[in-house]
Amino acid sequence: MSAAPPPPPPSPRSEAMSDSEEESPDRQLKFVVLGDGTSGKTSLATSFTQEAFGKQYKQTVGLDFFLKRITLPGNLNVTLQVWDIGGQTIGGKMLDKYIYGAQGVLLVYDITNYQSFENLEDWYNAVKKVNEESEAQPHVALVGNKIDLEHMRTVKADRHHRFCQENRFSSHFVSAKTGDSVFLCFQRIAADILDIKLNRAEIEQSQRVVKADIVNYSQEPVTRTVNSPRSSMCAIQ
Ligand SMILES: Nc1nc2c(ncn2[C@@H]2O[C@H](COP(=O)(O)OP(=O)(O)OP(=O)(O)O)[C@@H](O)[C@H]2O)c(=O)[nH]1
Repeated sequence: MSAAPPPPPPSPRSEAMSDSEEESPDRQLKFVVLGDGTSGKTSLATSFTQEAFGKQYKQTVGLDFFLKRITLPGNLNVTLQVWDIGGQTIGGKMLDKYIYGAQGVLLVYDITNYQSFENLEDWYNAVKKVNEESEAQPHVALVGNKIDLEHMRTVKADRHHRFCQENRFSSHFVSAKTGDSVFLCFQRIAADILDIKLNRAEIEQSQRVVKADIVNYSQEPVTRTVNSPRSSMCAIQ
């Protein structure tokens, strides 16, 4: 005679939460990342979604997609669809279609490349054109990237802030390379779209510790080369 089968284990879901606590379905938001080639759009998207950075430049042809689920205050799960648009698509036929329906627009420039900042006017015009007739306007964020290269900055912070004020953009400075303020940038935009206030503690928590490369300088003593005097007349006795 065979033994009675054991009762099935309780499902982890019913154990973890009661009916009243059931998670609501994720909110979905579409973000488009726009800006000149090499401003760091792909790096920003991968830094946010994969916490990775590649030094090697690989041009985005057309577009790339990334997904990341974040949790906002109040246990609100939000899936961000990040559309990384290639810098070469400006003026192309497909750009309008990529921008269409985005709730968040990141206008990205490289703080060491003034042209990439100036050209954002054209990118923003494309956004305005697509949304000309729609009632709901996207949240537009101005993102100065590569702040790890502060010493090479050519776009003054004043210019950045003025552009924000003139157009009611939110303002962000990030480094896709170190990860500095990257998560915070996406989190702030999502919270704003969903009308959620982030408090100071939540903002501080999102500011990731910046990773710096440790340079391993050679420990060998520096050997000084002393030039022999050209003329014995100049020799110090
Ligand atoms: N130092 C530094 N370099 C960065 C940063 N972000 C990106 N880069 C470098 O800048 C170059 C271009 O980065 P991408 O992310 O490919 O630029 P993109 O805007 O996606 O370029 P397109 O695909 O042509 O539109 C790469 O060599 C990156 O490693 C950053 O925050 N700091």
